[in-house]
Amino acid sequence: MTMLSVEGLAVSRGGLPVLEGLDFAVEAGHALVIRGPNGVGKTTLLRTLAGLQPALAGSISIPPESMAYAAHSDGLKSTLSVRENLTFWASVYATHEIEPALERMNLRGLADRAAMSLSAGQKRRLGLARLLVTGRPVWVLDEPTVSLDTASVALFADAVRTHLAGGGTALIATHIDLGLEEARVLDLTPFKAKPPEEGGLKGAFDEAFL
Ligand SMILES: Nc1ncnc2c1ncn2[C@@H]1O[C@H](COP(=O)(O)OP(=O)(O)OP(=O)(O)O)[C@@H](O)[C@H]1O
Repeated sequence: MTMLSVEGLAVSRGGLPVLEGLDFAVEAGHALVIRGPNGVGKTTLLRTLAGLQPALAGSISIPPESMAYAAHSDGLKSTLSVRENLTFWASVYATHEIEPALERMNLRGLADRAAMSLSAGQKRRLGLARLLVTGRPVWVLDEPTVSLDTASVALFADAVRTHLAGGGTALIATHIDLGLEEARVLDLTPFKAKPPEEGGLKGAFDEAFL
């Protein structure tokens, strides 16, 4: 069953096209790993899919409300504890169970610590635990393993596997191999928007890619 499909999608940054002509579909139970060199447009694509910025052209088959987006700034409330953060998100998403998320991301021992006192990797684990309480079927993840140690990467990969086994889907921009058998790789390099041949936009275009 196709869970997400994208047709003729073009995305932009700073008003200029970054990627164009994107067509792909992701089935329930499968993941799509988004690859490409720095600056190619991975973050821009994921932000567009998650509804944080408008597409320049094309269509996305499901609404942002079906997706849970996680990026570098995870929207953590710094003065709230780990448990309070998850309880807050569980109420926002009208789900209840935070204990499995605490367990899955190895956060039980940190449950009463304020989010601001966590290390970078621990904050990242809390951000990923948030995904688990959203109850949303499509995870859209921008470099989810940054700051994670090997053990935490393995915990994260397991959480993704469980999500996929439950019929979910994940789109993941990452430079590392997560060892996910259910994942297909999409390299964005061929979809780079062509720079304008000439004219006033050219200078602005070059500037946007510096
Ligand atoms: N605020 C901005 N205004 C204009 N252009 C921007 C802005 N932010 C980023 N860009 C440009 O948009 C392009 C796409 O950036 P994006 O962050 O999507 O790339 P990325 O593939 O996620 O890169 P990385 O692997 O380094 O995270 C880049 O060339 C970048 O320089």
